[in-house]
Amino acid sequence: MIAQIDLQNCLQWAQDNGAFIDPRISFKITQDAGVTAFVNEKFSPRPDQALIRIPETLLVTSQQALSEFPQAANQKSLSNSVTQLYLSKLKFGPDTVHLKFFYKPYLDVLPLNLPQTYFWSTDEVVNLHGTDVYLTMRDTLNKVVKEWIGLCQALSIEHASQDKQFLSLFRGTGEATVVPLEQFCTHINSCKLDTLEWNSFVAYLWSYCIFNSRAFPRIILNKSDTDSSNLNEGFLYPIVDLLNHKNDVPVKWKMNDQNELCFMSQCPAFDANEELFNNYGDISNEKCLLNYGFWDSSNKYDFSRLTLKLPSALPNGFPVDFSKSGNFVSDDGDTIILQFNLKASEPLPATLLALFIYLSKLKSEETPNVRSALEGIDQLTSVVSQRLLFYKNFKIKTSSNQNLRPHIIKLIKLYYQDNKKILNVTIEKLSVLQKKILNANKEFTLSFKTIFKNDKIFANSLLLIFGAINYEDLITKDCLNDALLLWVVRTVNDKTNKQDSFIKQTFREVSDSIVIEKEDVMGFLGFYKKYFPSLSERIPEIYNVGDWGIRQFIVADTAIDRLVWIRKSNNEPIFLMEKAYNLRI
Ligand SMILES: C[S@@+](CC[C@H](N)C(=O)[O-])C[C@H]1O[C@@H](n2cnc3c(N)ncnc32)[C@H](O)[C@@H]1O
Repeated sequence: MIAQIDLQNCLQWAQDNGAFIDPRISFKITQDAGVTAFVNEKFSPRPDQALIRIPETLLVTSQQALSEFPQAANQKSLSNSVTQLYLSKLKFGPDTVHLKFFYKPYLDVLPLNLPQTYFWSTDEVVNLHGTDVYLTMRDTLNKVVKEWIGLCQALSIEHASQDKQFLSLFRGTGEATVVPLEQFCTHINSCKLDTLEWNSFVAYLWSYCIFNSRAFPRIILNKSDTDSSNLNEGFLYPIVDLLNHKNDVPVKWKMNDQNELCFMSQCPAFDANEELFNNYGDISNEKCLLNYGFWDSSNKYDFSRLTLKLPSALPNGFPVDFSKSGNFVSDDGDTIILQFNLKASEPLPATLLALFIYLSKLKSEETPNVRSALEGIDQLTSVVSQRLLFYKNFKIKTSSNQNLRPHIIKLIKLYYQDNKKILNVTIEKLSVLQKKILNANKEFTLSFKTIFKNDKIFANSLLLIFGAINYEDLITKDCLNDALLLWVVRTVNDKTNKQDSFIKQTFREVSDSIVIEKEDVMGFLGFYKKYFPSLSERIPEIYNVGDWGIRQFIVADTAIDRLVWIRKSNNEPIFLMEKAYNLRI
């Protein structure tokens, strides 16, 4: 925690060097969010009224970094990493570092102990195993260490002695090598922050996290030399970087004619003691946790991520181009990895739903239909439920050293709890949608349970064949599928009912187009011999009326694939008329 005196010194330093801080704002140190700004009295700022003005000379930019590292001048692409290295040198380096003395009051308010997950203990990080945050941390640390190694090499900077053993993990390894997160944690935890060498990896990681949580984009400086090569460049903005974040809070940052960078709140009014927030961008909780080390359960920009690994060829022909939709992660030729953010505000993304419906389409179907929609919803429900189970089964893992801080346990629990909440809503939405589709198609559906109830003669035959007294017996005796095949053939053989049902129609279409191979016949021989010719002799009133040849069953099987959807909750087969379903994407 920052000391009150350091905070006062920093505010004084800024004002002594020409900064303006509206006297109606005061800064306090709080338990939950560190330095926090409050409005002292009720007031309504004008939208163009700067509450804080900071002269350009107080900003920490790549320009100062280049004065310290002139050898980086020709390497524009390194600009943020050079500024980060400069910050490491300012904070942890000798007094001779360019402007170190000048910036000291500011450097003293930059917290040494950071709340970001990268600085959690190994025991704490273990509790994120299997989460997206864990993978992002691992990948970010691998990226940052490579960036730092490359930077030191480019600027001919020797690595710190405290990194010798750690660096041996990377010696001779290629770009693609991924060092496990545990190895990073062990090293980071082994370094004492107050005795860091400025040219150590952990000092650079500290700067990276400070930059990530406090830097502002260069574009707001309104410089004429801002171009695509330095668009992502950031700089530190003392005093304004003491403001905490809140999504949706309207703010403005603007350079004025006196070269002062101004902070303007666009809130119409403040009450006394209200917190004065900045807006770091409308960010999800995952980003809050990784980049800033906090969590907001009421965050409407929160999401739970679903990662899918599919055979590359599968989404072929799908009307959304994943390379442009923002879902694409990778494609190695065999498998494609896609990611979908299930947002608190949109727990069931239209593209995700459409993808599952599309994937549930049969090869013979050109466009999705009601059956593939219901099936796709089932498949997606099952994938989301699996992920939900991961979050539900989570229990805090403790270890013998109990290196778990209570506020971190609280963050971890919130992470699991809020992911669970979103996924539960997604599952609920899927269930409601499925019911809605079924309801809207009521007149085009026929459940096998109803068939069993209404077709008494057929139901009686199932008692003789399988010993099934009621419909549920068909499930427990595992003969539902055989019963379905027998009923479809019975239906097409039934000439007493003049009405041409959708089942008969589909059967006829399949029969007219199907090419039956020898293997198809062989595949059905076992089934056929089990029932025929004996059924024709035992129950001739059904099984000796019309055509009961093996071909009929092969056709019936394909027709069932096209028409039947099995309701997950009770395993009930439902015949659905083939009707197009609009994907709505
Ligand atoms: C730009 S700094 C803001 C000043 C910071 N409070 C300090 O003590 O220096 C960003 C850090 O402030 C804290 N922070 C910002 N917004 C917060 C919020 N809404 N809730 C909790 N902590 C917050 C986090 O620790 C974050 O990493």
